[in-house]
Amino acid sequence: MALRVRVISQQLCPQPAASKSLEEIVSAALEDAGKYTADLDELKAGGKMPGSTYYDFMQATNHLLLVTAKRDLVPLLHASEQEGGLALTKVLPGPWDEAHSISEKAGLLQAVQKAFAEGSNVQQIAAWQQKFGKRGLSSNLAVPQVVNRGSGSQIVTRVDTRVIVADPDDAARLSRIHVQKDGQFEAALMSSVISTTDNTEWRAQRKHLTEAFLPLSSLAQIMPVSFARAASCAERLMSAATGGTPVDMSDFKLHEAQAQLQLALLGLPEDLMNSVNAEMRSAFHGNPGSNRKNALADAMSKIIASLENQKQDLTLPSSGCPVKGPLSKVLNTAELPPASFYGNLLLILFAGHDTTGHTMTWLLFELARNPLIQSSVQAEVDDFFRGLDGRDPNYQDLSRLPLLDRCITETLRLWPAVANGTFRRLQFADTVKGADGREVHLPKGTLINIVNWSRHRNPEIWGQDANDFNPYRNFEASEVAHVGCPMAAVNPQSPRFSPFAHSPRSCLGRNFAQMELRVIMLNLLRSFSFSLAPPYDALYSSKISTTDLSTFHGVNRFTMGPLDLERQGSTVWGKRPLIGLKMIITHRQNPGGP
Ligand code: HEM
Repeated sequence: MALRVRVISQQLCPQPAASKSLEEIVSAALEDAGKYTADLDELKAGGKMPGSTYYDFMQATNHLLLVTAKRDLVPLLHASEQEGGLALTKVLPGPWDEAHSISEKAGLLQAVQKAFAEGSNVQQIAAWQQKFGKRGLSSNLAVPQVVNRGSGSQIVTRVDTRVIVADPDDAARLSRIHVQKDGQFEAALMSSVISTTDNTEWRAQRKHLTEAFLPLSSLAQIMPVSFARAASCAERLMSAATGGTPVDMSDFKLHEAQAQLQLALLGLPEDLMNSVNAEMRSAFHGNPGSNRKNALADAMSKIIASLENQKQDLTLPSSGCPVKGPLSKVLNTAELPPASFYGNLLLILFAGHDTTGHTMTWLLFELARNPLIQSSVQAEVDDFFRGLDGRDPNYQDLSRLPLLDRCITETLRLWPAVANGTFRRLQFADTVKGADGREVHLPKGTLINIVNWSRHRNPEIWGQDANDFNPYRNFEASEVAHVGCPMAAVNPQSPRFSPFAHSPRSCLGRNFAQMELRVIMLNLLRSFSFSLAPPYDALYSSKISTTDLSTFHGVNRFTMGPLDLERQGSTVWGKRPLIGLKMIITHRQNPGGP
């Protein structure tokens, strides 16, 4: 680790940052790296909760470690060549076709790391599919990368080839059969349900956590908490938008998704949620200027203390009384090793809000760009509330929103919050389609990435309007969710569409996400109309590309949010885009009126 930090700094940052010398930056990063590694080792060995998280650590080191220096990559490349780690580049197309010298190969490894760090890896893949593949966005590619497995001092870093799977039939088949994860999330999330590479451990964790997310017996019971929060968030938006002030709806939606998670699903007190919400999200996103050291780890300790305090009050459907904080209850009773408990809590605090927050922001973005569709959804929302005759909706009522269902489905297609899809390791030898469509053999252990982005935007499978927001498109029945119905637990999916990944290792929180999305959107669309504020108003009629980063695009760092057109971060290896979306909010004076 020490060598890596030093060399990156020397090669990528010949000029030290203005306020600190290069040596100071490197020595601070080294100190943080050492502490973080020791913390994780202590967690695994003795159960002590760490003083920092992966996100705190990344922020403290200004994302320095995300791009490796060329001279450190060369020995990794040689080792990989000897072990056969690059063999698949000979049988599948990809950028390696043009990399001949060792320096060009190391340059490509850096380009992949930089795209991950900037949040543009899925656009990079789509551009490479079009350049090197013969089957457009259906092309499967071979892309060598620097990969990690393990956590703390056990972390192993090597160069290996990841097969990018974009052919719809290959994607569905491989993700359904090969449920084993590839290990790259372990560095941040330890042995949590999303990251564990041990399939038996995954099944046991998943089985235990599932009860919290059962639609009719758990979620329907916490919907009143969810609805009350959504109703109060409309008031919060009203005051933020007073006098026509533009509101950053990305920040607003992320805040509300975090509030829903903490209040409804975790059953935490509102004052705790209010005190940690903004700072936690800032650490997750690595926003500059808000870097109180280890802010996220501090918030986690407060949350853990609160879970401990209210242990007796938390309930599940199987408790036989009204459900309260079901996700906290399953976390508390899972009897997980401390590293899995910590990993799951961190995972839930991140994935449990960021995904849903971004999905709502993208939906508002598209409704603003398509005012006729916005009016039609508002009409449906007005009818919905009229039908309730003054009472609050219950979970089953959510089944009566067919256009909102389609708008959410279309948003999950066009702007998949988890644009990366899923990263797996083949449990036995299998095949994918090669450049000419014929099957190519992949050995056991091959790393695969089943990407959502290019499959969801592939014109050959969605039609020529694949890049447009069209909720009226011809979805297959299996692609639209059945929220509020007995079929609510079924994962919306098809070979061409997998916003929550394909079953069985699909999103555990999707039913909660689907409920809160509707509950929040109902309250906001009932009271307000949304349009784009400057400078986003330039995007009203612009086409949005799947590959071109010179125009407005999504920023994908585990989850994909909208590019902030006004702010960006700066790091040792270059500019680091941030997330944001300003909108003008207009109060609807007479919703549903004549
Ligand atoms: C629109 C919102 C959401 C989307 C699009 C989404 C998408 C996904 C995707 C694609 C995966 C698979 C990732 C991978 O294999 O690496 C996943 C896994 C997961 N998600 Fe979500 N998610 C959403 C909301 C949520 C929420 C609200 C929660 C929790 C409250 C949650 C918890 C999880 C968990 C625990 C897993 C791991 C499941 C496993 O490996 O068995 N997600 N999600």
